[in-house]
Amino acid sequence: MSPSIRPLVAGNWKMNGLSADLEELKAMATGFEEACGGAVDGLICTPATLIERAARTVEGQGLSVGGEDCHAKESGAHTGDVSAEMIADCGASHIIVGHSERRTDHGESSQTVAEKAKAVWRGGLVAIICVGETEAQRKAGETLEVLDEQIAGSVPGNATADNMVVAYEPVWAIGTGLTPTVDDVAEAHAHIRARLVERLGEHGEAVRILYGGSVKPSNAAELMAVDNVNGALIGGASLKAQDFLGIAATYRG
Ligand SMILES: O=C[C@H](O)COP(=O)(O)O
Repeated sequence: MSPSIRPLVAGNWKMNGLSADLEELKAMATGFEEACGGAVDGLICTPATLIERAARTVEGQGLSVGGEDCHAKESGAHTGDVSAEMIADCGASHIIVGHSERRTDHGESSQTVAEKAKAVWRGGLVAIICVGETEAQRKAGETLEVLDEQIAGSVPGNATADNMVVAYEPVWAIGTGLTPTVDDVAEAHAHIRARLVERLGEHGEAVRILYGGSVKPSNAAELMAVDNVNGALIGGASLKAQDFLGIAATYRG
């Protein structure tokens, strides 16, 4: 664990969640501080349809709310899209950009991701920029090269430790129950840290690097203890308060 960087435990609900699920969010918000002993920041990113109500649900509690994606433009003729400003207007603090599901489902390039990160900052929010290799790339021994390309292309040069979080999510570990070994996580996170320091100097040393991919209460302690792992980006296990709080509890002293 990196003692000088306050960890972030973040959930990504993806295309899940109706208003009834706000009860689950309420349980997460009321239980978060006690679960982690106040040791970490907590965030739940919801579909755009829920952000405003989610923000009201968690108000005054230990959790923040974020969006899962945004358009790069502030407004205009972009049917079906939402801007960072709109998400900020709903009460969000963060927006995920460059999730592998966006890169795959919507053909988003690293250049698009960088434009979206800048849009997040224009809206006054923190960008969570996702990177990670596919199974084929890992098998071909290309993981570190892929991370280099994605960081160079997706992380704008004016990123800081305050306006950006990086999430390392091996694509093959997302929603599969598979996770890399702790040595592989350590190697990837150390590599990302080195690239961020090269690119951003002291900000690179302080940027939070989250691990994402099949994190659950039973494996969180091991994964969160790896050097340069400054928290988690959690998909499936962020939908249930018991699981999400179980992961946050990893950080309880
Ligand atoms: O953004 C979250 C990740 O894609 C991880 O999803 P997962 O925890 O369901 O594997």
